Amino acid sequence: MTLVESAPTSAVTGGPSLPQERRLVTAIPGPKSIELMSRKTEAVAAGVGATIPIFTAAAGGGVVVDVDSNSLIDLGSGIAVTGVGNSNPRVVAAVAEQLERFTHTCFTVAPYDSYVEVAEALNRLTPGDFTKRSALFNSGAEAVENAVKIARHYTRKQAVVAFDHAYHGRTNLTMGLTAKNQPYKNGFGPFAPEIYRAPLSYPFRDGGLDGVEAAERAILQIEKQIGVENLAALIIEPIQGEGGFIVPADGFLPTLLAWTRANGVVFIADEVQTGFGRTGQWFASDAEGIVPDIIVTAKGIAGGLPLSAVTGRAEIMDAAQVGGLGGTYAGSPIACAAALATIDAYENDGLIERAAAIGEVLLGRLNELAASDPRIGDVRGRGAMVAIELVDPATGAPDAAITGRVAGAAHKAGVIVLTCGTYGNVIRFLPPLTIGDDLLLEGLGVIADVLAADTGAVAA
Ligand SMILES: Cc1ncc(COP(=O)(O)O)c(CNCCCC(=O)O)c1O
Repeated sequence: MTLVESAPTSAVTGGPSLPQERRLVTAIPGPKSIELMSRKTEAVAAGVGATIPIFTAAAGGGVVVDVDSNSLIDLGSGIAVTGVGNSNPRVVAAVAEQLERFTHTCFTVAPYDSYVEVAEALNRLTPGDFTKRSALFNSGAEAVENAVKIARHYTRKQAVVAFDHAYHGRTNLTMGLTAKNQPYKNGFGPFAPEIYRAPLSYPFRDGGLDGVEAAERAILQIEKQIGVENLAALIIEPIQGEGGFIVPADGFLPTLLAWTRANGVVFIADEVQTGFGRTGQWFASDAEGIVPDIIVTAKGIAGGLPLSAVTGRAEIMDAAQVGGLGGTYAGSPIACAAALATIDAYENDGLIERAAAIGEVLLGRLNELAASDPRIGDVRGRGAMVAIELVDPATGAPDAAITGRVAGAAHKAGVIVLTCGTYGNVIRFLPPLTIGDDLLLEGLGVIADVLAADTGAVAA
């Protein structure tokens, strides 16, 4: 792509008013990003990485503008967070108003209505027509930790089973629940006890098992290696995120759920990445026809502000003693204001329907590519959560090398795209639900061009 004349020099503000274009004024990264990156190296712990070496000046709609005035197509949404768009006007207005009133009291010290309103909304919107309760936290991992605390307290049992390829966070317990060693777990042990792993339904790689067969395989292993009498909870992502956007075969989740119901095991759906419209429904559980006992949400919940939630059956959620749940910033008033505005946007701006429409565009275009490129072994996902798994055409083996090259070349061409997968060979597409079709298709066109240009030779 040729460089264009520099962008407007006025202060760049975010939101949908940003020019919705891919615009390269400098190479990626530009000089200001390079300078900031050297400062980052000197000031920030090395373990805090950066997928794309640019520094952000503004974002909105379907673009991120960097400090060198490059405008990049955003197919990452800050890892499935800014579904309603960066600096969504509803969110900006609600947060500004809250900031003027008060910034923090600690809900477990001096409560405030917005926390209750968020809980009421979550209880209404999540699957299940039974009485529910919610508790709010800051991060997805913190919510997962508390979902497990609650399930253990309710069942008086300790064991928890997670699945192959799972990702649940970076805290000690959630690292234990997470499957992939590098970069998430290596060197950070020992991990919490009483965490076990079961095989997942991975249709592209598990040899044609249908959903029921895959579930029965997992259940047998759980019964023989853990024992139902010890098992407090089963936690699973309805569509795995960091593990590679793995959509289980039909029947897998309902079979697991039925088994948990019959055996006094709490079924926890981790919808941190799949929740809040991302898959074209409010929650991925909806499409799977399952009603979890507990659902964990975060990411898309508050338009980019840090908020997470545990929502579940009242009898389970109320099991913990008073004072057993909380945290200084848990359900902060700023994040709750953002969440109420975000939920308003989902409900009134057609964004969930938009996610489903984006899914049609993504699946259509990526399946077109796959039809003529055997390096694309699988195209999968739902709504604005779709991925391609890249393989060696001769053997079907995961190909992490081409995955890295394609993502890197896309970044340099002005498209923010993320990879994932246990084998590092999945390119995922997580656009903001506010992206236009033209920009989305332009971003996919860049991926197509980069794939076509990749001859396997590693650039010198
Ligand atoms: C299903 C699922 N559960 C839990 C989490 C954890 O959510 P936190 O808000 O990052 O703690 C995630 C976060 N996924 C992206 C993390 C990326 C990174 O840390 O580099 C998730 O996807």
